Amino acid sequence: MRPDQNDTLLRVDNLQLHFRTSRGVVQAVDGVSFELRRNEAMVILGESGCGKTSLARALLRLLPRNVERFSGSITLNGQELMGLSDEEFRQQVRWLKISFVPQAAMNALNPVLKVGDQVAEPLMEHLRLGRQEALRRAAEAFTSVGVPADFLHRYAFELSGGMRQRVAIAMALVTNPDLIVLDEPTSALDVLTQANIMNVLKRIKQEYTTSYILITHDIGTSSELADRVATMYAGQIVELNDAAHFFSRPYHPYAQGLMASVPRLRQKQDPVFIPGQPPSLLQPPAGCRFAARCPARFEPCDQEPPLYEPGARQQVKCWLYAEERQPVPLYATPT
Ligand SMILES: Nc1ncnc2c1ncn2[C@@H]1O[C@H](COP(=O)(O)OP(=O)(O)OP(=O)(O)O)[C@@H](O)[C@H]1O
Repeated sequence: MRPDQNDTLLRVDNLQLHFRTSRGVVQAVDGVSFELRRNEAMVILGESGCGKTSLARALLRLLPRNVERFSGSITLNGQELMGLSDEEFRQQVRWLKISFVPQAAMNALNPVLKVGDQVAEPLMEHLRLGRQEALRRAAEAFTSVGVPADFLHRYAFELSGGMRQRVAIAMALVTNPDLIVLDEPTSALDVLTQANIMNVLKRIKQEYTTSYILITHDIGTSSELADRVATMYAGQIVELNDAAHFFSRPYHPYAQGLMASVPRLRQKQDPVFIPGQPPSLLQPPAGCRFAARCPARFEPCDQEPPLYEPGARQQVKCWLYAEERQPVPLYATPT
């Protein structure tokens, strides 16, 4: 039976992840809140360095040693995860309930272990399955991501990049987790293989009740999978929207700039590029963090904007929407 679509799986509230460095504290994730329903795919978009990977690592609690602050609330199926000790989190949550396909996962496979054994490992370690049963389940996971089952007995170097990436996805899928977080799953692959991997993810989404968080720079490919889109800028989510609205008429000036920067086949005008750079996360500006680059900047932007809710399940962190309920178009619509 398909799950209730209104069923909230994950709720993140005021999540902060700050790092200590010799130059000061980097506020990589700074007050992020969102909800994800069961079987929903949320894409996280944003420029390099805006905190996407740090957000993923915070959800998986894969934290470096130089954490200055890790706070807020993360509930999964109603259970507060922040209250768990690291050991409890490792035993009860990571891989079993939330699994991860890290950046360049295909290069992270162990070169001296057969890929089948690597995919079977989380089952033996976390579910205490015997090797034969774990390998049987690994073979099933291989089939669902389009890797022939006899590849179980191969080593990573014997597989193409696309096949290795599928193996990394099989590893995340094999424990049948509630949520899979994928960080740039197609970034190092050629376009055809990228499309194949996206098709695998779409098919898995139809067949399983898994939810996804997909981190990407690739707006085009992500549009095929996304139900929701979160746009991150300088450590914060500046827009949360459902995919259909986001890809046709985004709200936030930064989100509009990102969309206008995507080259289109029959577009007459040049794609837009957003001048300037994101601010340093060592001392982000006090007001709107996008203000210095924003074509719609006006007086209130010196103050931090609140999150406005122009529609159901829509949030935008921009003063333009203090009264406005419709997206205020700032760039020419591509024709
Ligand atoms: N362990 C760390 N110590 C100090 N600073 C860090 C650490 N990890 C990340 N950062 C900093 O945190 C900020 C956010 O980085 P993050 O990798 O999360 O961004 P991103 O949006 O995922 O970028 P990309 O798309 O390039 O992967 C950056 O300024 C980065 O330099």
